[in-house]
Amino acid sequence: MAGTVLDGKAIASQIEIELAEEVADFIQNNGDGPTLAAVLVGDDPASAVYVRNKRLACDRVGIESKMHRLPAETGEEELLELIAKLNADEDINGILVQLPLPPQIRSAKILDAVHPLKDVDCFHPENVGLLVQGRPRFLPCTPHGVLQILDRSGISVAGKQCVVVGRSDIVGKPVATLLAAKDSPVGPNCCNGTVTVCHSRTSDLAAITRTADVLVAAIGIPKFIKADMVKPGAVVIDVGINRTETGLCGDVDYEAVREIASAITPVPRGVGPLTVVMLMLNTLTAARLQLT
Ligand SMILES: Nc1nc2c(c(=O)[nH]1)N[C@@H](CN(C=O)c1ccc(C(=O)N[C@@H](CCC(=O)O)C(=O)O)cc1)CN2
Repeated sequence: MAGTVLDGKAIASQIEIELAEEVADFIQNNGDGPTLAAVLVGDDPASAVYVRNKRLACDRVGIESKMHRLPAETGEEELLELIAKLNADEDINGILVQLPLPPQIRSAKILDAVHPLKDVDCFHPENVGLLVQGRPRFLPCTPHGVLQILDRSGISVAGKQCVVVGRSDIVGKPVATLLAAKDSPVGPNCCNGTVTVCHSRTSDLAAITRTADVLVAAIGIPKFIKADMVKPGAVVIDVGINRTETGLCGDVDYEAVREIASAITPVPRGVGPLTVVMLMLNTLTAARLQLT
């Protein structure tokens, strides 16, 4: 029997409802609501869609958003000046710098310049350090989305073999950290996994992925995970978003893998929508942190 489809869109909508109530309470108690500054540099159409979706989500949960759109030829210094202005602006609680940035701009230089208390993507080294030490200030959006899907679907990773395919700073490394952690702000079922990280240089990768009770695919290669790389009954979380000639697909060969997995996230409507709602949660967290 084909595995259960884990509907990320429905889970994200539910979290949005919960969050809208929390934002309304925050506004009632503090007057001003949380505010997110969105910074988009260049003309990448996908990035423009993601930022638009984030601003629409802000509207739905009651967070104010302010847009800063800069041309593709923007230099590093100009962008750093904008970040400094947003850091100093008391009306801004969170700063989102949409990635990727144009090639003339070093992403690390920009992300390091965002004030750690306004770092709602959890990309700043201080926040990554806190996460690794098991005392997170923010949870990174996509990895947090993965945990929420597992938790709200009643899937436990505790004591299970978890394999993460991919070692990016945005997904692979932080999701592995969270799954292996001793405890989790999301819940006791989302931590204490036995985690293996695989990547493009891993030898006999399929032999390792076949050991996974929970397999997280985040390697950025369309349909990379085939059915013969998956243990029957495994839970498969697909974090890939790939635009191909035949349309949008994930890093998992969905139709074939669904036949042997016990549960699987689709693309679209899987992890992606959770990324957006977790950014909303981090913006509220940032506003709370800035009250003191
Ligand atoms: N500053 C950041 N930049 C980027 C991040 C990030 O978390 N912070 N992640 C990705 C892009 N991203 C959010 O920014 C993102 C990607 C996909 C989705 C999503 O909902 N996808 C839909 C499909 C929509 C489509 O592309 O047609 C889905 O999976 O259902 C949301 C956010 C890189 N940059």
